[in-house]
Amino acid sequence: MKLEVRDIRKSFGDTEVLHGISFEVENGRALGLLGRNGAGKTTTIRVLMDVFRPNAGEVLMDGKKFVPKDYKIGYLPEERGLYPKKKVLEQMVYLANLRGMGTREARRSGKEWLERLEIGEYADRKLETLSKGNQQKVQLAQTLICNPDIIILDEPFSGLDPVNSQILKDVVREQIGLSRLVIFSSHQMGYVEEFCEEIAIINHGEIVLNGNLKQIKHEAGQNRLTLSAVNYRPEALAERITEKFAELVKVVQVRKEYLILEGACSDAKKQLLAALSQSDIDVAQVGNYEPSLNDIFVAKAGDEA
Ligand SMILES: Nc1ncnc2c1ncn2[C@@H]1O[C@H](COP(=O)(O)OP(=O)(O)OP(=O)(O)O)[C@@H](O)[C@H]1O
Repeated sequence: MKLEVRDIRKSFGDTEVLHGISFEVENGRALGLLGRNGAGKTTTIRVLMDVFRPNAGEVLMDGKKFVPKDYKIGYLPEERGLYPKKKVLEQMVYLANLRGMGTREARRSGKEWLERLEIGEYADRKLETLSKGNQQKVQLAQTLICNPDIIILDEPFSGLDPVNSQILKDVVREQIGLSRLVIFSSHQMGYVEEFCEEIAIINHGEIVLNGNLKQIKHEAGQNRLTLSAVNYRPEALAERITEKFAELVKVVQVRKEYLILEGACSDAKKQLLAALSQSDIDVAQVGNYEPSLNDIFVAKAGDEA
């Protein structure tokens, strides 16, 4: 299965909020849709799910128009739509029935997911009596109850503590291993970094970066090094490096413990090491720089996530 989002544009009134969004994702992979608040993640997902009609562009599955109702989809919407006054398992079965699942199978699968998410004991409690995090887990169980081939999760980690986030991470990883097609939106880089092979960063309704995360990191880190010294704090080291080796490297960033440098040529690292050994700089650490997803996000979307 290959899902392609092609040049989607969406306006509300006179305001265009998506300005030509394109990306693709295949089964057995997870795509992390990243962006700051208001960037357009939820709107993109709603277009994908046919909740909103785009003003232009198309969504294709294996080259043909994607019709969500023709697939088994587990969709966790941003606005969580369960009934607070109804019992947990009862409403899960009811909602699964609406999606065409038989009662017996829905009860079995529902119970299994509640157990798996460690909330089996709440099956017969009214939803509103559960904590926010546990309600979120019920919603997740509901998303997965029909054994979906496509899983679309809008901010699935919101409201979950670290232990529950870990449970969700394990579940998502398992679903990727089962060859499901997974898309989820988030502004929490750590989660995305852990299990997404592909990312798409949306900023102000435009894709500013899309592709394989490993490759993106490799390219962003190319020709960059980290350097720290025993006898210079990073600020002083930055000055010294600029003073002595400006033709070889440029100081890109001064971090708390080290500098990030960019080489002027492909063997800058080698030349720098040789030059440093002849200088008064006592090197503590030198290495290849690999940016974190957060670094990449900040560089592309302009602010801390
Ligand atoms: N139904 C709507 N009517 C009018 N404007 C809307 C509607 N839905 C979204 N928008 C606008 O579209 C833009 C993108 O919103 P969207 O919810 O897609 O962002 P997001 O990336 O999901 O943000 P967040 O991380 O805060 O959920 C925002 O400027 C928002 O105000």
